[in-house]
Amino acid sequence: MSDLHVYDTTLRDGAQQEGLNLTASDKLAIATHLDAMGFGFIEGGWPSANPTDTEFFARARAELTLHSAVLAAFGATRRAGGRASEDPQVLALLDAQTPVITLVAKSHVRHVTDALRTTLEENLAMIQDTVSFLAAQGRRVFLDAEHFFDGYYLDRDYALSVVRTAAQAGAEVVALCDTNGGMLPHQVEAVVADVRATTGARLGIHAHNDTGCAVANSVAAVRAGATHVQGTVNGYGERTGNADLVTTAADLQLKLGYDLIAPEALSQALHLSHAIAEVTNIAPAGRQPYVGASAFAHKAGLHASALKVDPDLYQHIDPALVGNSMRTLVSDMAGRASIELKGRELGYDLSDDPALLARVVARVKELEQQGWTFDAADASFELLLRTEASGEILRYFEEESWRILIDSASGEHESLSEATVKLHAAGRRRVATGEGNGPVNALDHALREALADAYPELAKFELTDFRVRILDADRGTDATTRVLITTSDAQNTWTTVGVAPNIVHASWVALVDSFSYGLLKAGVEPR
Ligand SMILES: CC(=O)SCCNC(=O)CCNC(=O)[C@H](O)C(C)(C)COP(=O)(O)OP(=O)(O)OC[C@H]1O[C@@H](n2cnc3c(N)ncnc32)[C@H](O)[C@@H]1OP(=O)(O)O
Ligand SMILES: CC(=O)C(=O)O
Repeated sequence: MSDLHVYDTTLRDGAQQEGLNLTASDKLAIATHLDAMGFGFIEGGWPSANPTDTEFFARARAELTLHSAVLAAFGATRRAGGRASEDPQVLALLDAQTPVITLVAKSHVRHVTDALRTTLEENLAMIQDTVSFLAAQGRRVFLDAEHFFDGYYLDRDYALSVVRTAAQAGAEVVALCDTNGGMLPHQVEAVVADVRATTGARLGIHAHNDTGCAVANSVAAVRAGATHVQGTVNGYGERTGNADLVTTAADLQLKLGYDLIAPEALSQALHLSHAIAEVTNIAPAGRQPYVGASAFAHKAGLHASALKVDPDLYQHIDPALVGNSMRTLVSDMAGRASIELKGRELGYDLSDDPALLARVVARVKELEQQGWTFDAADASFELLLRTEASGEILRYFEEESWRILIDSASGEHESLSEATVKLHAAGRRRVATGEGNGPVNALDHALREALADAYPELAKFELTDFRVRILDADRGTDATTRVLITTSDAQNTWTTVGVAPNIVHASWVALVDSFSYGLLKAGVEPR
């Protein structure tokens, strides 16, 4: 393993993200995931700043077993004019009983004089006193030099004196912080190289993403000699976030050859990102580098035709290295190769049927022109593929008719709907009604009721998402509507699409596809 530190601050700076709130139990769960990933340091929070963080450190001592990571407590240097040994906030850092304490300190002259309202000398004394006091208590001390880059450009000598003071007082690492996130990679690289050459201190980087360069700035700092990289999983953090540590670590390991994380752990990167997103309750970003659902999804036909020969031709790495996988998207940009690859993904070998491939391409393009979208609805695509391959539509029932009644007397907030469906299945005609808090809900209930004894498997299906898009909105009430329905059973989730001028009709089409696909995958034959 390399001596480059990977320092995670998801639980501290990540938690500074708008809308992200973690309980102490959430923090313990996230810490366990971070440890499994093999990150070297986990910053748990600021003891004494709030009851949750105080509870986290108390419970971490009793409940958290870390296998490779070291826990860090975060806090500030002592207050101006006092003594570190008597400062309650500094003493609370000791009480957290972590092997590492990371102190934030001012390194920008205006922050010292205007925000802290003290002298430049006293700020250095606060750093010297706090670092040496904590080091003397046997703690490893890291120092986050806040606003370092802006401070360096305003007054280089003072910024450097902060680094020297901290290092001489016993700070093992001085992390240079781009607190306002305004730097670009060439600036970070130049400043880190200068500070490294001038002070000889062990340097770290803490980058925010306000210029969209947090990861690039972190990589630039490492190239210039920083040996400690801070960040957060999924780039959570104040304003536009911090450097995404999953991306940063993957870049450093897979592109620059640092031996940071065991390959087996790196191959769990997608799992880590999603497991933590589950705890934070923030939907994973589909276009996140390396681990996003779209990171290795290919839409263009020409890409697919090359990928069919060799995936390396359109992918920067093997997705398996980070636990991701290649996907082919079917749309009006697909060609025969896209359909062949998608077929392979779905378990169909279409390689020896060029006529079928051409037919499916033509059908997809025709339907997409009418408003269908298959890249978001794999299940409907698979049904289409089967229809084109067999020449027969898979039907679990014969539709006779359906109709909807909306009860206008049911009040403003509960538009109760009633649906009646008439169909033939398992050898007999069925008529069923269902009620729901909207027409689609009512149709869903009526269809299930009509098919309940013919297909008891339907009881396991649950509609989990319903999305509507008006496609040519400029046509007003005459517009075409597209509906996407996502359905789950205990094992799988699938999405189907329906398009029609009428939202209820579009929903019916997507609903019927959803039931057909689910039954097909459950191995049920039409009855
Ligand atoms: C760049 C970063 O993101 S660093 C991390 C920042 N994180 C947080 O602020 C989250 C946790 N913070 C908190 O819960 C609270 O702000 C606390 C508990 C730390 C302090 O709360 P309060 O005592 O009510 O003070 P408040 O938040 O208004 O101001 C912070 C005080 O710390 C002082 N301070 C700021 N930076 C430092 C520093 N590096 N060293 C010493 N004191 C500092 C400020 O000057 C201010 O002092 P004042 O009360 O004399 O004006
Ligand atoms: C320390 C920190 O979080 C920052 O400077 O952004």
